[in-house]
Amino acid sequence: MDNVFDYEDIQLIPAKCVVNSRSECDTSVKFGKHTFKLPVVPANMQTIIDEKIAVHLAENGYFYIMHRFEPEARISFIKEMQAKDLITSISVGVKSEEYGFIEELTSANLVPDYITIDIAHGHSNAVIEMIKHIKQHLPESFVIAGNVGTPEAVRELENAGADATKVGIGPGKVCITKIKTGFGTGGWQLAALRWCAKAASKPIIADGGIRTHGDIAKSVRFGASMVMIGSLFAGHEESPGETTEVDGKRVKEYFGSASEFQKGEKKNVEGKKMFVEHKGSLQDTLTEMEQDLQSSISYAGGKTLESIKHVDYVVVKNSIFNGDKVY
Ligand SMILES: NC(=O)C1=CN([C@@H]2O[C@H](COP(=O)(O)OP(=O)(O)OC[C@H]3O[C@@H](n4cnc5c(N)ncnc54)[C@H](OP(=O)(O)O)[C@@H]3O)[C@@H](O)[C@H]2O)C=CC1
Ligand SMILES: Nc1nc2c(ncn2[C@@H]2O[C@H](COP(=O)(O)O)[C@@H](O)[C@H]2O)c(=O)[nH]1
Repeated sequence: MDNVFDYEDIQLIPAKCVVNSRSECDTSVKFGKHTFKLPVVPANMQTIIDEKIAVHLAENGYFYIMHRFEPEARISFIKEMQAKDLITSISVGVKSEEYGFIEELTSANLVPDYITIDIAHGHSNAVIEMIKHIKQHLPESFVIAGNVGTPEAVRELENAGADATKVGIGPGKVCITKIKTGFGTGGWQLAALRWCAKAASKPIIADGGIRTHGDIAKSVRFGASMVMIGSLFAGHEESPGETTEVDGKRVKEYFGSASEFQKGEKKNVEGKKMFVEHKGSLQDTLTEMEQDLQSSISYAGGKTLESIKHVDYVVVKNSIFNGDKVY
């Protein structure tokens, strides 16, 4: 694999504008049986999403994936979402009790619309067996499997029955996999996405490493149907997690799903905890993301997300930001 690059190394090249206002640009995406307002999903992490946020997202036309770190709450969560006629989207692991959980859902006739298999190293027999188990017991559920970082992995999980695969091992803001193990797509996540997308015959979710709203357009350009984001969604008024003050500034915690804080023990730790600046309302960020993506579509010379997929780009190695920040 040569010619590697990451988000900050790429600039997309503008094409002639065909709209009179950015409001004419449509950021919606069909993913599975449903259409969502944005090709963006907040990470299925405990400091990013909870039941209240899931309801807000689902009620307002955004995709969501509930985390799996309160396993006993999942059945009541599905029932509550179904009672409100909202999309149901949960996560599972691969340990033996998760097999029983899937069978329990079948017996109770609770069929989630989306099930995400959320594992660090998704290119494994454990994930392949779980995909098959879900497809056998809940064939109507749309299965997202991950995480992976190679075309071989994408193909194997698709062949096992996955409806979408999630790409990204180690690019996350609170990830220490790359440091602790020496492996992953950290530092070349965008090139890994392109590599995987070329092999994929089903949708891909780009997961981790998004640092600016422009990175969403870049992900779409390089093959993502959906983009999973943690750190940019951390620290909002509604975000789960502790709020404290550091040097007179309000900050909120954001920790990795494989951190000691999540696991409650210091075993196979591959994540850390950090504090992010308090950001205000989650809906304001979603609205800003939509406006920025509408603008991206206009620069791509189109009216829909599809136009971004075909724009030219240049590789400007590590130089485009020159230390610039939005704020
Ligand atoms: N996207 C990313 O880069 C990463 C994400 N994470 C997140 O952290 C959370 C915990 O992940 P994970 O540890 O997989 O989940 P679990 O702790 O639920 O582990 C799942 C199972 O897979 C086994 N396992 C975990 N890692 C490996 C490995 N490298 N090789 C072989 N077997 C393995 C575990 O056994 P045992 O523990 O005994 O090995 C366990 O049986 C998830 O939410 C995941 O998304 C974690 C790291 C990287
Ligand atoms: N290596 C680890 N990766 C983790 C951990 N917890 C979550 N994640 C991954 O990060 C992304 C979010 O990335 P961000 O750059 O947007 O903040 C998330 O979706 C997971 O795939 C972890 O403990 N270790």
